[in-house]
Amino acid sequence: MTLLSLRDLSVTLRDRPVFSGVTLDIEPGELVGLIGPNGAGKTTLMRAALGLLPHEGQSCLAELDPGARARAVAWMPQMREIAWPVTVEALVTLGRTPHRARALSQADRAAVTRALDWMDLSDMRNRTATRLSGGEQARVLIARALAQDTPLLLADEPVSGLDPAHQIATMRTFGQVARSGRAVLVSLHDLGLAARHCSRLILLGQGRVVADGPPGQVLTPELVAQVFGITAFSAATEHGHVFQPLEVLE
Ligand SMILES: Nc1ncnc2c1ncn2[C@@H]1O[C@H](COP(=O)(O)OP(=O)(O)OP(=O)(O)O)[C@@H](O)[C@H]1O
Repeated sequence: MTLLSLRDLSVTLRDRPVFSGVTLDIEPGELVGLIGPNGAGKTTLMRAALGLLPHEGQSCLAELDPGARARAVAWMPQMREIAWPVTVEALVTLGRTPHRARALSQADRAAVTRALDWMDLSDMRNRTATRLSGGEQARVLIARALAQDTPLLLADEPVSGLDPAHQIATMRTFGQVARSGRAVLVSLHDLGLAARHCSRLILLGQGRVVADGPPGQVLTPELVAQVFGITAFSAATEHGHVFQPLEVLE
């Protein structure tokens, strides 16, 4: 069952086309990295796919009513403001809102506990979320999205601001979520993490999808030079695909 289907999706903001003609499907089992330079349209593409922005073309998610959409997809936006001084556990429990009746069920509690464990937050469950560091708050918001326990997770730069251990652990968690028969679409600036952990990369640039495929086919020297204006070391290794940006092209 296809979890995200976009057909000829285009977005124009203030008379300026951001991207056009995006057609793609995301299937269970995929951890997909959405990459591209600043302003390429990654956030706009995810928001349009969710039906949060006016667009042309079709997104299967945008067509759902809000309740069905909240059970089909979890969304972690780039803005990470936590407004209320609630506990970490209370905030993560909000992820269960689309599923729960008045009282928390055992399944709700299990999903919250699993999400807290996944994001290494079990020891912080009683801390006040607004008093955590920026990276810790990001992990709480990822945990809230994971607790929603949806077939598809969309996350906009979820690992920026996390320390290396938590970046790797979060990407591994996303991989685990995907392998459990769900799918994750995550925008990333760290091409090393994208290359190493994603099963597929979608490269946005110049108002369109420039490439879509396994990391080794997308992060080629030609495409990396054309879209990012850099050179890089790129190799398939026993640790997966290793990618390290090297120089800015003149
Ligand atoms: N509300 C808006 N009105 C007009 N233009 C907008 C609006 N929101 C975004 N844009 C423009 O759309 C383009 C794509 O922005 P978007 O935030 O989707 O890029 P991005 O790839 O996510 O960038 P970044 O990597 O910097 O987060 C940018 O040129 C941006 O200025």
